[in-house]
Amino acid sequence: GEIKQDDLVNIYELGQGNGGVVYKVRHKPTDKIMARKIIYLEVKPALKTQIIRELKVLHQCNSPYIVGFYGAFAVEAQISICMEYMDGGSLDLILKKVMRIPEHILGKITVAVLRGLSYLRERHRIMHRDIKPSNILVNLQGEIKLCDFGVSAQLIDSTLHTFIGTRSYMSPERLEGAHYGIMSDIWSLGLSLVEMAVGRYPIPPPSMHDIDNLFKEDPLGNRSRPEGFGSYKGLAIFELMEWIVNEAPPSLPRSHFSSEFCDFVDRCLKKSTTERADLNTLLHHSFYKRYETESDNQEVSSWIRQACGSDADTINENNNRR
Ligand SMILES: Nc1ncnc2c1ncn2[C@@H]1O[C@H](COP(=O)(O)OP(=O)(O)OP(=O)(O)O)[C@@H](O)[C@H]1O
Ligand SMILES: NCCNc1nnc(-c2ccc(F)c(F)c2Nc2ccc(I)cc2F)o1
Ligand SMILES: [Mg+2]
Repeated sequence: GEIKQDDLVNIYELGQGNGGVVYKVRHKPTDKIMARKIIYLEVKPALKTQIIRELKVLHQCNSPYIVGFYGAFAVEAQISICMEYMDGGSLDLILKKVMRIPEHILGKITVAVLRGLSYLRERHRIMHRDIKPSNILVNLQGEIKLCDFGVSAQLIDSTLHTFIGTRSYMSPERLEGAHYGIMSDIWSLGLSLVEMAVGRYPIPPPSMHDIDNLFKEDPLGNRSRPEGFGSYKGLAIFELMEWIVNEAPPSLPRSHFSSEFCDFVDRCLKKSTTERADLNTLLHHSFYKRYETESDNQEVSSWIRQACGSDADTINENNNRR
């Protein structure tokens, strides 16, 4: 049945984005744990009804690579989207904890994102529009799923002016205001992979010196951050957009990554959409092929658990104990 606000009990806040906040909640009638995203929206009632109707399409979005959907409702100026709770969190949070994500895990992430994008395009004729580490979620079973994709045209339209949107994952053509489509998601995937591989937002591209610093394990082998890591002064958002449009795209250093991985991100980060690889080309790329065979999630599961630290085990024990 429909999810109603009064049936939800807040457990704690999972995080804030721009324009939204997400809570871990319990749905009393079913005792199910869910993630509840609240988006604040001052729109006419007719538009709210349209948004809720369009969000119901999420009931048909069923794929191992797409976060599950339980229901959506509107109360006053809030749109609530109740979805599957992913107990490993999003990749931006994981990245903060582990500094860098190893290539073999990024291979599994690539398989999941490409399969999720293919599913959305083949079965629902939509692109994602907001591929970035915070919209790729994982759980302790080792599953990797996409969320926050533009399933409702009216919700996209109603939030265009409010959500500044993290324009920093947007493709050059989208930043220039040109027409854009699935190829823009491919750029965002490429940029996200470089960020997760190197351990920092890759524009302006890290120099070889920066790379050596980022990869220098200190003699004790513990993962303390190199000096100056946290204090990296990013460019202002406009300078960033200018850089993306005018300068050469970032790439991976061949000194630390396989040639297949380097080539894969180079094909995603072509500034011209005619040169950029499309979804089908990437589904035949050797980097994707290397990881698409492994079916079990065990490798990712154990990596996520160690990344979340021992608390992951306690989380799971607690869940099992409940
Ligand atoms: N289904 C979910 N399960 C677990 N955690 C989630 C879920 N959805 C979102 N989160 C967490 O909530 C945080 C906030 O999500 P939200 O989508 O509002 O912002 P964002 O993606 O980080 O940034 P932006 O608002 O710019 O898109 C995310 O960083 C993520 O860690
Ligand atoms: N801090 C908020 C910033 N960004 C954002 N978060 N969710 C969306 C979103 C946009 C359009 C749309 F149609 C959705 F269904 C959206 N949400 C959505 C889509 C699929 C699932 I599964 C879950 C969702 F919340 O935009
Ligand atoms: Mg998000």
